[in-house]
Parts: sequence; C-alpha cells; structure tokens
Amino acid sequence: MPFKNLNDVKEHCENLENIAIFLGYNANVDALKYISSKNDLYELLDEKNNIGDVKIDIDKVIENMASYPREIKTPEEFLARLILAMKSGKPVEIPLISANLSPNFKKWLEDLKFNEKRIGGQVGIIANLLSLLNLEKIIAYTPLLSKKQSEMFENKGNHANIFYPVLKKDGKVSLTNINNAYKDDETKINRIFEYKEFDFEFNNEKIDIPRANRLILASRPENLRIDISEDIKKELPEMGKDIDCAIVSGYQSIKEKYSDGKTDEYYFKRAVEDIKLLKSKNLDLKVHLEFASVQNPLLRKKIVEYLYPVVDCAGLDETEIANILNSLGYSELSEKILKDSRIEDVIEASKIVLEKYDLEMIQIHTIFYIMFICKKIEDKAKNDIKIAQLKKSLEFATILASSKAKNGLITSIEDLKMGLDTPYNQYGDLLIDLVSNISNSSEFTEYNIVLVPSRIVKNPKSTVGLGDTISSGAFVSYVADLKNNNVL
Ligand SMILES: Nc1ncnc2c1ncn2[C@@H]1O[C@H](COP(=O)(O)O)[C@@H](O)[C@H]1O
Ligand SMILES: O=P(O)(O)OC[C@H]1O[C@](O)(COP(=O)(O)O)[C@@H](O)[C@@H]1O
Ligand SMILES: [Mg+2]
Repeated sequence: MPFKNLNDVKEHCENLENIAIFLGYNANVDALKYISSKNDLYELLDEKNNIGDVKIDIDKVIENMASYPREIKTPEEFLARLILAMKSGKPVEIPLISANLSPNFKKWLEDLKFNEKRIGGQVGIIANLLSLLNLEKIIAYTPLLSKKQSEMFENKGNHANIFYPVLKKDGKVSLTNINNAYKDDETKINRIFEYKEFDFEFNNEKIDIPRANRLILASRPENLRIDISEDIKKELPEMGKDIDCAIVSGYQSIKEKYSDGKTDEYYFKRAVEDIKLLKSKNLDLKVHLEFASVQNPLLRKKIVEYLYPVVDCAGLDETEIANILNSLGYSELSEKILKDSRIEDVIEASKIVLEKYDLEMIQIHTIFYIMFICKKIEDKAKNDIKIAQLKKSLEFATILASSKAKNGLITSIEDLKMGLDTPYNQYGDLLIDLVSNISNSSEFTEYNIVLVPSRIVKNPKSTVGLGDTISSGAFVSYVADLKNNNVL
C-alpha cells in the first residue's frame, strides 16, 4: 500500500508542485439537482405538480423509454432518459440544443429548482483540483469566460496558479490570473441530475437503482466554438515550451454544422493544430485527452480519428470505451461491455484502441477499478519500478475520487484523509487476480496492465466530476514521475 497515512499522500502531492499544465477547452457552471428519494423522483413525474405550468404526459414518458431519444426536446423525453439512466446506474450526458427545445421544456427547466451551483466542465473541475494541489502553473483555456465563470475558478494553492491567456493592447499575450481575465461572454450552464440508490415503481415495474450516479443535460450555446483565436494560437509553441503536460477535452461540444457554414471538420483540424503547436518546441510534452459522452456516433468517431493520433494518453469511463468501440465497428464487443461490464472485454477494447492509434497509455475508470494499460519497458528491473509508480498514481487517483464522492468537493489536501480512510470495494482482490491472469497471457506479454480497485463511497454526496478528478490526478502523477526521476 503506497499511502499508509495522510503524510504519505502529502509527500506525493509535493512531487506535483513543479508541474506546469495547459488545460483546454471546456468550463461551465453545473447546476445540481439532487434526487435523493423516490418522492423526489415522483415529484418530477407528478402530472399535477405543474413545474412551469407543464403537465407531464406519463404515457409519452413510457413511449419514449422504448424509443430512447438521443436528442431531448420535451420534458417527457427527458424523464424517459432519466428513468433509463437510473435503471442502469451508469453515467449519462445528453446535449441540449436550445433552439430545438419545445416551449414546454424551456418553461419546465426554467421553473425547476436546483440545489446548488458549482464549477463544471473538465477544465473547470481539473483547474480547481490542481490549484489546491499546488501545481506550479495551470493555464486554463476556455473560449467562454464570463465574470461569473471566472469567479468560480479558485486559486486555492499557496500561490495564485490558475492563468488565462489574455491578448493585450500591444498585441502581446499575457498569462493573467483567471479571476481577472473575464470577458463579456455568456455563462454556459449545464444541469446535473444526481440520483442516489433507492427503489421506485414506474409503469408497474419495480426499479432498483443499482448505483448513485448522474445525468448531465449539457448546454450547447450557439456561439460556443471549441477553438482558440489566432492571436493566442500563435503563442502556443512558446506556452508549450514552459509546460510539462496538457489535458484536452470538451470536443463533445463540436457540432456537425454551424449557422455560419463552418463544419465539425474545420474545428477538428484546428484542434489537431493546437496540440501540434503546443508540442512543436517541447518534444517531451505529454498530452492527455479526457473523453466524455458523445451521443452522435459520427462525431464520436471523428474525435477519436482526428485527435487520438496526436495525443499520448487517453482517459475514459467504461461506457465511453464501449461507445468508441461501437463507432469503430466493433459493435459486438461494445454491446458486451455495456451489458456485462466484464474486465476482460474492457481490456480487449483498450488494447484495440491503444494499438490502432499508437497511444502511450490508456486509463480506464469504472465503478469498481481504475486501470492503466501501456507498453512494457524491456529492462525488467526498470519495468518493475514503472509498475510501482503507475500503481501509486492510480492509488492517488482513487483517494482523490473517494474524498470528492464523500464530501462533494475537495477543499484542501487535508480532505484527502476521507478518501484514504475509505476501503477498497469488495471485488478488489478478485479484480487484481483477474488482471494478473490476463497480464500473464500470451496476448499481453508486451503490456503492463496496472489496476487499483476503487474506494466506493456508499452514499456519495455527488458523483459529477469524479472521472475528471481521477484522470487528472492519475495523469499529473504520471507526468511528475517522468519529470522527477526519469525511470518510466
Ligand atoms: N460512489 C463512488 N465512490 C467512489 N468513486 C466513485 C463513486 N462513483 C463513481 N466513482 C468513480 O468515478 C468514476 C466516474 O467517472 P465518469 O467519467 O464521471 O463517468 C467511476 O468510474 C468511479 O471510478
Ligand atoms: O460536455 P460539456 O458541456 O463540456 O460538459 C461536461 C460535463 O462533464 C463534467 O465535466 C463532469 O465530467 P465527469 O463526471 O465525467 O468527470 C461536468 O462538470 C460537465 O457538466
Ligand atoms: Mg468522465
């Protein structure tokens, strides 16, 4: 066990303090609605509750559960997807295109009471986490930065360490404290439905929610473009020189077509350029891509095909790897993962993706484990050290996740005691044995498969952002090992 007590965790955090990172592209405000009991759910379904003066048509909810709408335009479509999500206990994210919403759904959403607001989006969540872990420098880039949004970035380290690139009047770009860098932009608000484990009845069926989880209704503002303006873009090579790593994400917001005629291809090509520019003067720069749920299979495939070839590491959850496999034509394997969640299938899927795009490493997080898969180093002694380091990075990530699950937020390094005190889940030993058997099979002789069981919090305060927390914690620890002792 690499971390026996909080001091060991603190010591590990100190290794991260000389790391500088670039984060792009998505931050938003998450408005959270807690669904903690069947009564909270029945209230949403109640025909007479009239949220926004809207009468819910339960027959339509039932019809929509069968048709599984991928885009949501009405309250009944939303409630159908919510019940399906609760039935599965799996993470779900669905885009909301404001222009397409029915007037009823707009009124319903406006009238719905949310419990709290927090920073969201991969960039938002990761910037705040890495700030309190005292990283040297965090360049957090997001195209929209309203005043409200900029204030939600918390410079919590022992020095202000979250910066935003600002174009000055003299034409130079200056890295400015993000709290002072806001523009006249709109605030992007996502609605998060956090449900707990409980059972309920719907349409004469008893549904037992297997796991607390979240459904995200992700806004897609028309003027949000996943892009960096030319003035800032030209500075990327210099920025890249001064950082050790980057985490990119947010491509799930890219649309097939925009009102000005631009297309997804345009933005994907520019996104590839950004990564190449960041790496152009720093060949050691490591780039991690954090995946998210993408409902459109064509766009999902394009994210993978454009971007995986230019990044080093990929982070994703079990549903996301299954969906990628589906887009790449492996529908049978994808179905198996979605249905049975077998680790053997997840490992096979990861190997397919790792090899196809020549990635250095894949990190998968599921409810029961977090796992790295990467190529072995030939020298056995060095490889053993590498395995120990990778394991430590994953341990650190599970501690971060379970601290956040317990408390909703991580407010200081001291909070990590909560995660440290949470035991591994009950399948931990079994999973370690399974992975050890798979690692020893002839198919995996060239690979390290390193797994750490999750520390599941039974009644999590919230679950949104846990994946981002895990991925950034594991990746930054990996980069710190590369930088600080060069064994990997
Ligand atoms: N209740 C939980 N306790 C600890 N860790 C958890 C809990 N629920 C989820 N997790 C971890 O977070 C990721 C979620 O990743 P997403 O990218 O947000 O889907 C999950 O895989 C678990 O490892
Ligand atoms: O797709 P969008 O609109 O950028 O939003 C991403 C969403 O994913 C999150 O970043 C959370 O992701 P995870 O739960 O996978 O860590 C939310 O905070 C945010 O609402
Ligand atoms: Mg995620």
